This record gives sequence, C-alpha cells and structure tokens, in this order.
Amino acid sequence: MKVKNICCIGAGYVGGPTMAIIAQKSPEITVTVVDINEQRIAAWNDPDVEQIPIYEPGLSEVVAEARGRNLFFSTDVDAAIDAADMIFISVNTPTKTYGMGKGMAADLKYIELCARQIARVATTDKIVVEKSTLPVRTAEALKNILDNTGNGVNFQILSNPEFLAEGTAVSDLHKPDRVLIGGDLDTEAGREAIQALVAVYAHWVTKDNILTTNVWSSELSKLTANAFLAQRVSSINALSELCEVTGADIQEVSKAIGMDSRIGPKFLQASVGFGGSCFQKDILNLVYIAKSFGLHEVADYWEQVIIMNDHQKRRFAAKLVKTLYNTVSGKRIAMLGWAFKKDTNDTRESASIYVADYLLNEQAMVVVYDPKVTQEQILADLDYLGTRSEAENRTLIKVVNSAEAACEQAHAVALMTEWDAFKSLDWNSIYDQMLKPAFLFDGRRLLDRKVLEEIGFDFYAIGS
Ligand SMILES: NC(=O)c1ccc[n+]([C@@H]2O[C@H](COP(=O)([O-])OP(=O)(O)OC[C@H]3O[C@@H](n4cnc5c(N)ncnc54)[C@H](O)[C@@H]3O)[C@@H](O)[C@H]2O)c1
Ligand SMILES: O=c1ccn([C@@H]2O[C@H](COP(=O)(O)OP(=O)(O)O[C@H]3O[C@H](CO)[C@@H](O)[C@H](O)[C@H]3O)[C@@H](O)[C@H]2O)c(=O)[nH]1
Repeated sequence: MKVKNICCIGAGYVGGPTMAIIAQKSPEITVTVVDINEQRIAAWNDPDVEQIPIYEPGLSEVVAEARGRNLFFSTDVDAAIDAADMIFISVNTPTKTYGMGKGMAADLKYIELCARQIARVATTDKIVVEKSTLPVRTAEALKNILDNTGNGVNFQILSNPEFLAEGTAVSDLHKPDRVLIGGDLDTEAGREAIQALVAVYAHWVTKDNILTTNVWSSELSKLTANAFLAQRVSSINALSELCEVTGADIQEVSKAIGMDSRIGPKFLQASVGFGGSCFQKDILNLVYIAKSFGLHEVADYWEQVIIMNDHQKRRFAAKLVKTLYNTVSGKRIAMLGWAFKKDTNDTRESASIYVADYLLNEQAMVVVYDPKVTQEQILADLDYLGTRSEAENRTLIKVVNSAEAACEQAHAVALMTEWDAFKSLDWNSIYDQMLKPAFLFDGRRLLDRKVLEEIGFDFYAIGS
C-alpha cells in the first residue's frame, strides 16, 4: 500500500518538526498536522514563518518550503482523521499528577482520547502510528479501543518512536541514526503496514537505517534509549562532585574515558543537571513499569539516575549560597539561560527552574535572561511549582532583555544554559558592572576559567 494522506495529531515539538520533514521529503504525500490548541495552530500558520511556535535551527526554512504545498496545519481534527490513510499520534504523555502512579506513570489520557476520536470518525481502513513515547504494551490498549467500534474499519497499529533531540531536530530528522518501526510481524496485514511506513521514510533514509521489530521491542527501546542517555549524564555528574573534592577535573576525566571506543565521547558533558520533557518522565515511567511487574531491583537501579540529577541541581544552588557567605537574601543573582539546553525555546524540566526556586526560597532577587524564552514562560514555570504565590514570584524574579542587563549590579552570575552567545559576551565590562567580589558559577563548563579569573571573577565551574 502507498501512503497518500497523512494526519498527525499533536502539533508540538515532535509532531511539528517530524511532519515538516516528511512533507519536505515526500512532495506527493499530503501531510496535515492537527491540534486542539488553536493558538499553536495559528502560530504554525503565521504568514511570517519566523513566528512558528517552536524554535529549532533550520525549521522555519523547511516549513516555508512545504507549507501550503503538501504540509497543512489545522484544528479540524475530525476532517484530517477521515481523509488520512496513516495517522500519527504525537500528543503529550506527561508524568501523571493524580491517582494511581502519580508522579511516575505516564498519563495516557490524551492518547486514549485520540484513539476514541479515531474510532468514532474513521470510515476507511487506517494505519495508526504511535509517535508519542509510550509505556511498553500501550499498543494493546489502543488496538482494543479501535477494534471495538463495530463500524467494520480495520486498524493496523505501529510503533515509531521519535529519537530527535531538541535544538538539533532538523538535522536529527534529516539524518537519523536509525528509524525504528515496530509492528505485527506475524500477519500479512501487519507486515504491509510496516512496509507502508518504511516507504515513507525511504524517501530520504537508507533502508539499512530503518529497523523493524515487534511492537513491544519498539515501545521499550524508546524508554531504554532515554534511560541510557540520561544515565551517562548522571554518571558524569556524580563524578563531577568527586572531582571538586579531589582536584581532578571532570573535563579531563570525560575526555580520557570517552577516548575508549567502548565508552565513546558523547553525552559525557558535566552540567547543572539534565532537563527537558523526556529524560525524567521516561525514566520515571520505566521505574513505574518495573515496579508494577514486581522488579524492585530494576526499578531502584534506574531511579538512581533521577536521584542523582535532583542532587546535582540542588548542590549547584547550595554551592552558590554557601559561597556568597551563606546568604543570598536580598542579593541580586543573574541567571543566564532558562531553556533546558541551547538552541531551543523549550523550558520543560529545565534545571534553571529548580535552581531559581531554591534561590528564591533563600530570598534572593533573581534576574533572568534567555535569548529565546519569554517572561511569560519563565513566570509560568515558577508558578507551576506552586512553591509561593504568583504575586511573590512576580516580586522576586525579574526578566530582562540582555545578559548585560541581568548582570548589572549583581552579586553573582549563574550560567545555566550553554547558549553560544554567552561565550562571547564582553566579560570584562560585565565584571565592571557587578558588585565585588564578583562571583561567576558556570553550570555548563562553557567559559575559560583562566580568562575569567584574570578578569577578576571568583569563578566556580561544575566538576573542578
Ligand atoms: N520533545 C521531544 O524532543 C520529544 C522527542 C521524542 C519523543 N517525544 C515524545 O513525543 C510526544 C509529544 O511530545 P511533544 O514534546 O511534541 O509534546 P507537546 O506538548 O509539545 O505537543 C503535544 C501536542 O498535542 C496536542 N494534543 C493533546 N491532546 C490532543 C488531542 N486529543 N487532539 C489534538 N491535539 C492534542 C497538544 O495540544 C500539544 O500541542 C511525547 O510522548 C514525548 O514524550 C518528545
Ligand atoms: O553530555 C550531556 C548531554 C546532555 N545533557 C543535558 O541533558 C538534557 C537532554 O539533552 P538532549 O538529550 O540533547 O535533548 P532532548 O531534546 O531532551 O533529547 C532527548 O530526549 C528526546 C525525547 O525523548 C529523545 O528523542 C532524544 O533522543 C534524547 O537525546 C539537556 O538538559 C542537556 O543539557 C548534559 O547535561 N550533558
């Protein structure tokens, strides 16, 4: 079967970029991305393509090329479902905040709503693709809902987890390490559905890089990949603390171990802690699944990755307070960067949120600058924690339009996100504008200690 019409439910950080690339590379396929969020769809349709709701290097160019040709954004979910022969579900699957599994399990209510909507609307056979990250065996529940509609429509369910990282989404999608497709390998119809999706990716991905597995392996591989990546960050962060007390340097240790080809150099960058919408959520989900099967040692093993990450964020904030003579009350602390990594406007689970919250609890005056994150988002992130009233957050935190403005009259600077632009700031003039002693805490190992110390900063970097 040849796919002609694709619908993607969910126009977020995954649905938007992945569908833009499919449309760019497959001009004969009509791709419609739908969402219930009207504002988000309006932004995807903004005539000024720079206003699309997600900042990713290179994405606006891809959207400009395909939008209106074979890429469409719409709020008419029913119409797009009805017209499609393949439907990607790319809605959010956040950690549950209520009931059974609260704080650990993935909340699948949005997924289930999609399945029920597809079941209600579909009048022709569909291939339904899980693009969202889901607990292993979710496809079983989806199939149950879809097969019990009684309207005679046949559904094939595939798992096609997404491995793009934010900030590099376009290049990751153009050149994926692998595309993973899980499906029913035991039936002719299952194999046909898999091949239909393989053919979509084969527009630009070589067949050797398209891996087909059974559905459960595919679902579990996504959680496993994130667990392994996050585990590397927590491992290097755990050692960064040991470096700080022994005189070893984490950058040198990373390099030395990463040159072992069995270990490899990637994902060994010590930091103030990993953030993002995926790592914590997916590991907690893995821990919950292991626990629900009674595998407590397995659950404890993976939970330690999160415990270490929370410790890293807390100890960075605690170090700052301790260095500033054990009090930051009434002191102005500049935070450079709010996004969870560079080249994205996404702030979900960013270490900055937790470090700021810690400092606000110590009554600091926090002044934030991030090149891509709005004041509205920063305040919303803090309000969401519920630590203090919205009014207090607005009194204690200030958001400014430049790094220089954030640092003016500051007692200390906390460098939180590794934006390239922070490397080339005029640190001499920033030093001049700060209160003395001028403290600088590099949570990303972005800056050169020697240069900063020569300027006069009291300099602290994670891991040395
Ligand atoms: N963000 C990433 O880098 C990334 C990478 C790989 C996988 N994932 C996974 O992909 C999934 C989506 O993540 P995201 O970051 O794109 O989330 P997101 O929150 O940015 O986007 C999800 C979108 O789905 C929409 N939505 C929810 N329910 C809907 C419904 N019933 N009908 C129509 N629209 C609906 C929301 O309005 C939202 O715009 C998650 O499972 C996530 O774990 C994310
Ligand atoms: O050596 C490193 C590498 C990363 N990080 C931090 O780890 C977090 C996550 O970074 P990254 O993995 O690059 O970005 P994500 O967009 O969260 O991507 C991850 O999560 C996605 C969602 O599931 C997956 O698709 C990707 O493959 C996986 O890399 C960020 O805060 C980074 O700053 C470090 O601290 N040190």
